[in-house]
Amino acid sequence: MLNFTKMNGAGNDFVVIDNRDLSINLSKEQIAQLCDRHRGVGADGLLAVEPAENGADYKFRYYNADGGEAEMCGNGARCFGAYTARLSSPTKEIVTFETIAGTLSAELIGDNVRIAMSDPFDLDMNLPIALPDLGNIHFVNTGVPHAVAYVKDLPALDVVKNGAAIRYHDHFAPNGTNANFACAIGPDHIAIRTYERGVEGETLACGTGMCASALFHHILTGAASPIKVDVAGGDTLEIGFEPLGDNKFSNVTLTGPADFVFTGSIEV
Ligand SMILES: N[C@H](CCC[C@H](N)C(=O)O)C(=O)O
Repeated sequence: MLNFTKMNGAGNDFVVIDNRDLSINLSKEQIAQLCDRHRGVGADGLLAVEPAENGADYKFRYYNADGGEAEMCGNGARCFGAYTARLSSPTKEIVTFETIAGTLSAELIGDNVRIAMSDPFDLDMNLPIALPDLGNIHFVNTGVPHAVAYVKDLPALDVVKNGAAIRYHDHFAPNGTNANFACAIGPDHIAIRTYERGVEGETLACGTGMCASALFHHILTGAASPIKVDVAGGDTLEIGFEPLGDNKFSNVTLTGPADFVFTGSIEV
């Protein structure tokens, strides 16, 4: 039997397992089964707590719903932070964890968790990609790869069709990318919808996608930090950043909810 905790960060949901003793060894197929919304627990991804190797409090491994490992996950990082903070007694206010994208920290702030993200890189604007219905497409890696396109009518957009067209476009081969669609709500406020690589569909929120979209909103409009981001699941989260000039940024932060839903055990 596998014991797990079900959590979500603004509707982006996860199966969380404590594998600090490294006794759990799930195959790609088993992770996909756990994330299956009809035959398993159902989730956008799986978060595994493992022992740190380089001095942080923990190691955070992230797996998409298709069972493939990804570099990290922003909403997942908030849930990971809230989950691991409870492993200490008394509950820690700040935890650090190693990911493929670098060592991150999570700070518990009331009902929210703030993630200090790794520095974005490979930022590239106005890509040589022309897709019907979409204007300019931009790219940045905010821990995982993200394409961002601004659209006029976000609610009416076919996110799956347009998202898959970007996610599988040759320009992003061989690893592909996540695809975000954004529109401005106000000077420091945007709304986004996200098609996620490895989920192969729209998720209710995507933390690293929010970071990517907020950075381009700053570049395109001069909006100051922090930028509010409305996501498909109905939450509004906050992205902080420090512009360094030349489209480079540091001190990117992602602040939002991390909710415990239930614990359970399942045959694997
Ligand atoms: N939902 C995540 C992103 C997961 C990224 C994953 N879909 C990939 O890059 O393969 C977030 O909140 O940042």
